[in-house]
Amino acid sequence: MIEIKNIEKYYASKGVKHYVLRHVTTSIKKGEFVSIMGPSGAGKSTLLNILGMLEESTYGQYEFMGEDVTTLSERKRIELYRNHIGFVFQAYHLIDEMTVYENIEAPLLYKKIGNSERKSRIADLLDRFNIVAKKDLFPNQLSGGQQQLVGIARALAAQPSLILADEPTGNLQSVQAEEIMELFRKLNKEEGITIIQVTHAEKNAQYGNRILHIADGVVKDDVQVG
Ligand SMILES: Nc1ncnc2c1ncn2[C@@H]1O[C@H](COP(=O)(O)OP(=O)(O)OP(=O)(O)O)[C@@H](O)[C@H]1O
Repeated sequence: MIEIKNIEKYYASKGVKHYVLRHVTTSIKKGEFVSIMGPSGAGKSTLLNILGMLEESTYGQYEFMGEDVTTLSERKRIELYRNHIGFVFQAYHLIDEMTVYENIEAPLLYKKIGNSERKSRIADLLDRFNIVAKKDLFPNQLSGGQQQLVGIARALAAQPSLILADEPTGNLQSVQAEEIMELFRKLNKEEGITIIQVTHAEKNAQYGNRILHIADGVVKDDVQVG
């Protein structure tokens, strides 16, 4: 699904290059559940954002589902993202002025999914995540765990084959965090959705099948777990 070769990313300031990622080469197969771990500032979020096409690398090759991402037009890249990727953020990134229902609906409107199909997908997600009663509430009327469920429901609405999650449980209590990780395990095992998460918690990484350790922008270790 993902092939990256020699990915490099730096920021130049006053003529000096500050490297965030160096020579990152790896491949991720469909159906994997990968955790990216490493110290603060190691380049984890940068790597995830590059994989999610939210950022570009300075050098290197990136092939996503057979498409060469680095040479794609902006329009094609957005299309590829919308068709295949769901992003889940630590701080949820829900739209405050929209209800739960409208937040989940937003990516379906971008994708121009018809009215009845939209209604049925949203009803299904609300039901599955046990948040039917919350559908007309606004994000600030929900607990953190409930907001993250909405964030995941929104990411799943477009039926992605890949979920990218940046510290998805970073703002949650441990019970809520476990619920979210169980949900990820289920999506991966039962629906075959590929998952790549950034996490600081070893416990969260154990839900997946592989851990990529990054330090100073370099992949130090790539281990299978479970
Ligand atoms: N726009 C930017 N300009 C300059 N430096 C940046 C920019 N964005 C990120 N960096 C630097 O890139 C490095 C890696 O950042 P990144 O967010 O990928 O780390 P991380 O491993 O996810 O850290 P954390 O666990 O703290 O979230 C950091 O040193 C950061 O300061």
